[in-house]
Amino acid sequence: MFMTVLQAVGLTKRYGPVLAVSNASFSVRAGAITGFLGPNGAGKSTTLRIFLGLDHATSGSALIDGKPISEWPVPARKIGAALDTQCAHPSRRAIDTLRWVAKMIGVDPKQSEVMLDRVGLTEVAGQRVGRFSLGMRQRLALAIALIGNPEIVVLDEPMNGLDPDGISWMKDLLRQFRDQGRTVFVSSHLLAEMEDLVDDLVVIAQSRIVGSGSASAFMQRFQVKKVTVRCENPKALAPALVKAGGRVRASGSHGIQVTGLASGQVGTIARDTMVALYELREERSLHHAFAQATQDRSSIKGEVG
Ligand SMILES: Nc1ncnc2c1ncn2[C@@H]1O[C@H](COP(=O)(O)OP(=O)(O)OP(=O)(O)O)[C@@H](O)[C@H]1O
Repeated sequence: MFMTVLQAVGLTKRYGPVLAVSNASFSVRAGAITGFLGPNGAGKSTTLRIFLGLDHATSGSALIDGKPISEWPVPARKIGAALDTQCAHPSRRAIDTLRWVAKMIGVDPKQSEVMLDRVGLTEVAGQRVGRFSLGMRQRLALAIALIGNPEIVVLDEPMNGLDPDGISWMKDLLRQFRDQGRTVFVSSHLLAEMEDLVDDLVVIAQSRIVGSGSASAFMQRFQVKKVTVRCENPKALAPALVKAGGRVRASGSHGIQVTGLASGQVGTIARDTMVALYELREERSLHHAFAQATQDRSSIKGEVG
C-alpha cells in the first residue's frame, strides 16, 4: 500500500470548444519520481497548472495530500513548481529573483545563495535573467521550485534546452530529491528522456489518461522489439517475413528493419528461404512503444502497473 500525494479525480478542463483535459483520474505516489508523459498538446501543462491553482478545472478535482492547493497555508513549502522558464523578471538578477521568492514564502534569504549553488548558477548570480539561455532559465526555475524546501516538486518539461551534461545533472538532482523521501512529478513529451529516471508513469494522449502505474510494467508492455537484419538478398527475405506477420522496412542496400517478429523467428525464416544473414540484431524501440501507447488508446485501459 503506498501513500498518494497528488490525486486527480475526474479532472476536466475546457477552453471554449477545446477539451484540454478530459475526465482525468490518476494518483502520484509519495517518495517516487513519476513521469507525466504525453505528446505536445496532450494536456500535461493544463493538468499541472490546475494542481498548482494557476487555472481552474471545469469539473473534477486536483488534490495535494487530500486537499486542493488553495487550502495549503504556504503552498510553496508543500509543493515547489517549475512550469515556465519565463517565470522570472528579465531585468532582475538571478540572486535577487531568488531572494524575492524567499521573502514571499517566508524562507531565510540566505537560502538563495545555497540554491544558486545547488543548481550551478553561482557564477552568474549577478547577471540579469533576461540574458540567460534556456538551459540557465531551467536551472533558475528549479532553484525557485526548491527554495521552499518542499515535499513535492512538479516540473513541466525541465529538460528542454539542457545539453546532455545538463540533463544528467538534472536527473541526478531529482534522484537525490526522491532519495530523501520526497516526491517528483515531471512532465515530458519524450519517453527516452524519462526512461532511466522515473519509477512510475502517467501517460496522457489527446486530453485523456491512457495508462498509469509502474514504469517498468509500461515499458515491458509497450516496448516494441525491432530486429535489424543485413542479408544477402533482402528482396527474397522481406516477403517471407511479411507472410509470417512481420512489418518490414528497407534500410540500405542489404538491410531490413523488422517489427512484429522476434530475432529467432527472423533467423529461422532466413534459413528456410535460403538467404544468408550477415547481421541479426534485436533492439527495443521505446519511441515506437510510446507512439503505440498514445495513438492506440483502445489497447490500454487504466492501470498498467
Ligand atoms: N489558455 C488556453 N486557452 C485555450 N486553449 C488552451 C489554453 N491552454 C491550453 N490550451 C489547449 O489545450 C490543449 C492542451 O494543452 P497543454 O498545453 O495542456 O498540453 P501539453 O501536453 O502541455 O502540451 P505541450 O507539451 O505542447 O505544452 C491544447 O490543445 C492547447 O492548445
